[in-house]
Amino acid sequence: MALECNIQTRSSFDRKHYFYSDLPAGYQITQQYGQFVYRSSFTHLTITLAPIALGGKLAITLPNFPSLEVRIKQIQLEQDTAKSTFNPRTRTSHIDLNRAGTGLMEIVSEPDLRSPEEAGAYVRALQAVLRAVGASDGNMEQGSLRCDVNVSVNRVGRPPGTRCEIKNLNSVRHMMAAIVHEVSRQRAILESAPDPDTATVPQETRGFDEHRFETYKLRSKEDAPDYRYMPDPNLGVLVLTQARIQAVRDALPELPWDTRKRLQSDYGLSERDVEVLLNVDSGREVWYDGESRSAEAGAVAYFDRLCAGTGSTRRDPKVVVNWMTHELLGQLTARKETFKDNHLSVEQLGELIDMVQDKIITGTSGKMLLRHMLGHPSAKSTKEIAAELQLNAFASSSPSTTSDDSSSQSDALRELCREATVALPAEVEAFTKGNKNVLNKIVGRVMKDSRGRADAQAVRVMLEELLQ
Ligand SMILES: Nc1ncnc2c1ncn2[C@@H]1O[C@H](COP(=O)(O)OP(=O)(O)OP(=O)(O)O)[C@@H](O)[C@H]1O
Repeated sequence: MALECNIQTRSSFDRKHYFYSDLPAGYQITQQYGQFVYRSSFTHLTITLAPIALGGKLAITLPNFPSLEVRIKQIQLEQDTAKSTFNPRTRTSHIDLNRAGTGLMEIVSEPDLRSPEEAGAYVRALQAVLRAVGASDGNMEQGSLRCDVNVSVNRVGRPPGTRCEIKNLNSVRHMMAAIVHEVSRQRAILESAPDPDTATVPQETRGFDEHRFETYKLRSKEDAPDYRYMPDPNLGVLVLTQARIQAVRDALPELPWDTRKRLQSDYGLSERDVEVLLNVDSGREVWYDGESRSAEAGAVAYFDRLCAGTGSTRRDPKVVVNWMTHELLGQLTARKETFKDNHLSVEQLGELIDMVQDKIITGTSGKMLLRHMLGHPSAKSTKEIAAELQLNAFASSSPSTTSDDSSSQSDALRELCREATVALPAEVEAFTKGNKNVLNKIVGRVMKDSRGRADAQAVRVMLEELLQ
């Protein structure tokens, strides 16, 4: 539905046979053949059944190019195969059967893509849609999203050439590299032929060597197995009622192109920040249960709630996006985690942002606090945790105008400044002789001693006062 396909109310399953170590049953259940033949002594009935969805489209955008619409030919349900990895050193294959037999959705596009860049943009756009609807976490490294790419070359104005299919690409980067290599390989074949005008590229299925960044032949068309398709005798026709289809349609979440527009117009975010937010793998799972849908919050919803703030005070979207993309995502990546692993509630991160904005803690302390909170999950409020860690910033205002608490903090900061001047006599002397740059070193010392709790500007002013 998100790809605007025609959902088929009746679809059926076939068996595709081949013998290979990644397929323990010797056949794969798929939806390609699409024909159901019923024979009895009285009837010979052939019903043509389709895969679960036919004909759709997905718009993609590339910087400085008009948007391009890629047609979707069909979407079929099938069984996944095992994962095989070849170790060239020991010349052995390892077969991981864990995913063999689990459900897989294959999305087949029409040949509408003209460059590696367009193919990359298409996969990224598809990934965003799949994540938005909760169909997949879209993680290519872990294999939850993989692609096969068909490449052909032709002379300008001539029909498309013979295609070669490159199987099982597990990153956008590898897919783009595979296309680049394949185009030059096919061009070389055509250009070196005695009669380039009539020459053709042999149709092949190829693999991609991740170390050499080259494609290699797996099999030619002649070696293509005879799949001996037959309707799966154990599985009936998959019937979807109009009511069910409508219920799912009504429950469709906001789709990436709408989210993109909303984030830009409502919050004024830059294109880059929008892309980062949209591409966060939030591991959201959506379950369609009759007519109701429950979804765990994704990164965009988390951002929306952070911006909404508490009560009537909204938070500045630019400040929020900075904390989310640079600090939160950055620190999660440093911990080798993703947004899925984030256990900080919107309230906790929101409070942290507010504390930094209100200068209750310094930015440096805020980052430290975030790191601590990610490493020590707790249901406590951020204020409580900051107090436990004694992270509250030293107040820097003059004692006469502030409360007792902040005046004692201000005294503590003054004390730290005094200690630094005692510890760095040479620098103090240089400063009094007119070397103003040396003040940075004394400020640095105070910042270090305060464990990031002091505001650098306030320290500078206080030191200047002290040294005059
Ligand atoms: N001349 C061409 N050049 C490049 N791509 C093409 C060309 N003709 C068809 N394609 C693309 O090739 C793909 C064929 O996919 P399809 O799954 O139907 O074939 P298949 O070889 O049976 O695949 P599989 O073995 O993975 O099931 C489609 O995505 C289609 O757009």
